[in-house]
Amino acid sequence: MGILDPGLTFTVLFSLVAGYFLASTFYQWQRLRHIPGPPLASLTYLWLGYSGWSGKQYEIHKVFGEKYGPLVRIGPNELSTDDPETVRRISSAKSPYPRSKWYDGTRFHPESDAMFSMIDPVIHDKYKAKTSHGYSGRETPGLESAIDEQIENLISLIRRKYVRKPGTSARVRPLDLSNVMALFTLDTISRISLGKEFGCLEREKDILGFFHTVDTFMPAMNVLGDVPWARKIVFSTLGIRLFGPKPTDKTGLGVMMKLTNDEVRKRYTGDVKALTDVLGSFRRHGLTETECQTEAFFMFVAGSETTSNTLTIILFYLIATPAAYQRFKNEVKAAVESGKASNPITAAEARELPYLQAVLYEGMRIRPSATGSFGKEVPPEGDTIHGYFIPGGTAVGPNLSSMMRSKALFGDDADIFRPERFLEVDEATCAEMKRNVELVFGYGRWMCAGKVIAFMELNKTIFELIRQFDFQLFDPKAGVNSCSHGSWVDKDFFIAATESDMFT
Ligand code: HEM
Repeated sequence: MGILDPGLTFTVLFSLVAGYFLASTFYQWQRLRHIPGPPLASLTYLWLGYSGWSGKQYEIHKVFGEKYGPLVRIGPNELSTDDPETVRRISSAKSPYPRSKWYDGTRFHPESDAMFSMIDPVIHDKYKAKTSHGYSGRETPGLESAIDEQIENLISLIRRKYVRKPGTSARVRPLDLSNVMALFTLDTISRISLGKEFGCLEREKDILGFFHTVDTFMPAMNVLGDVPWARKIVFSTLGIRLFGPKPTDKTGLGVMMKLTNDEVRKRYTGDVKALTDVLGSFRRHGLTETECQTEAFFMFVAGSETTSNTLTIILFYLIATPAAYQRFKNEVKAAVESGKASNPITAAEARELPYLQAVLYEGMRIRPSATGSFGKEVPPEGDTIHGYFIPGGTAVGPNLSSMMRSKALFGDDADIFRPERFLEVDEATCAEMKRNVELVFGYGRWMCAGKVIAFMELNKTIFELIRQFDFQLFDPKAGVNSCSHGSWVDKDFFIAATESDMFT
């Protein structure tokens, strides 16, 4: 028996691996070679991974509609589209597209999926039917008052620590609005899901280190989610056990997980009829205790950063656009003086204020909250999109960054913040523009379950803050420091706050 030459063995093995790599790269590349896009993206996941890691995901994808057209190749197996009709068709309740494996990268529990990471439409739809009563507010009558309480805490914090009287030269204490918006949304979502807020606003602190953890890991999570082989390792059952948060952790998300688990356990011991909150509704409609724990924990991730960065950007553009700021202030004043706004304003009253609605939609449009892939998978028989045949198994996601800046959809001045665009068109055009903006929440069967809650928070918070205070940028040159890695991380949005002079 001859002895193998180690050098020869290595060369053969290396050639086999390199050959396999080249052949699979070529195979992947040629499947979608007819779709335009950045050349590197078609060959390697380095491009997609980098775009999420860089913090410039939004800026990179924003120009794709104008540069490449409505359908763009952004990865070896990934496409994105900025065409609203295509997004709606793919995500509609009857669509044969399941979610792509990208969603596996949002799992954090080794045994149980939250609704967000359920990729099979049948399993997902059954689960959504069970959770929708709680999320939509239909079975949670305390939803609006829970939000009101947290707005009161927010106003009280700003008044206690930051506000000056108008017309005085008292020292200014700069307020980081991006920070307090984050604390506010986390308190709100914990109050809604667990019945008691974490108390971040009271201590003006991210007491459980939630945002610190999420913001620190977001760039890496984005890369791991976008790169299939990394995703398969890290988000496998073993990977989650090893790297994911655990209720036994002493800091970070694990602590929050334990708190959530304990609170859910309480809901699964008493009489279900007495429960009128979101968790009670989940239990009533048949979620198991573990499912309820997973879903409740996921609400913190889904419902805090998204709403917080939307509030932040709406306030940023409003404060930075004097004409819009003044017009909105006038609307707030008129609503209060004519008795059209209770104290605090109700969600129903807020929906009747046209300029407030225009401000909210323009804020969601000018910088959509979700910048990640959100791909759905082309069914096995393939599909034709914008004249291109797309083979089965390809992931197609929305490019909201490009869609929301589309001049064809929103006018030639789509690059600037101008709420009036929703008011100066006829009713049907306005409704269509709003329908397109609402794609920032996804669509159809996969649409954001917390949309009602998010709208309630946005409506009430923006109105009440401008009723109570006047804001100006502390240092206009500094603006706000923002990075996009699937969602936004906003920092250092410093403003000076005074008591509103509206009613003096
Ligand atoms: C401005 C705020 C928000 C934005 C922009 C937003 C956006 C989104 C998007 C883009 C999706 C994924 C859609 C898809 O897969 O195609 C989603 C899903 C989801 N969101 Fe939100 N969201 C917001 C607030 C909230 C809040 C406050 C909650 C919780 C109370 C929440 C809970 C969820 C859940 C549970 C899902 C999964 C839905 C499903 O799988 O059917 N979101 N959201």
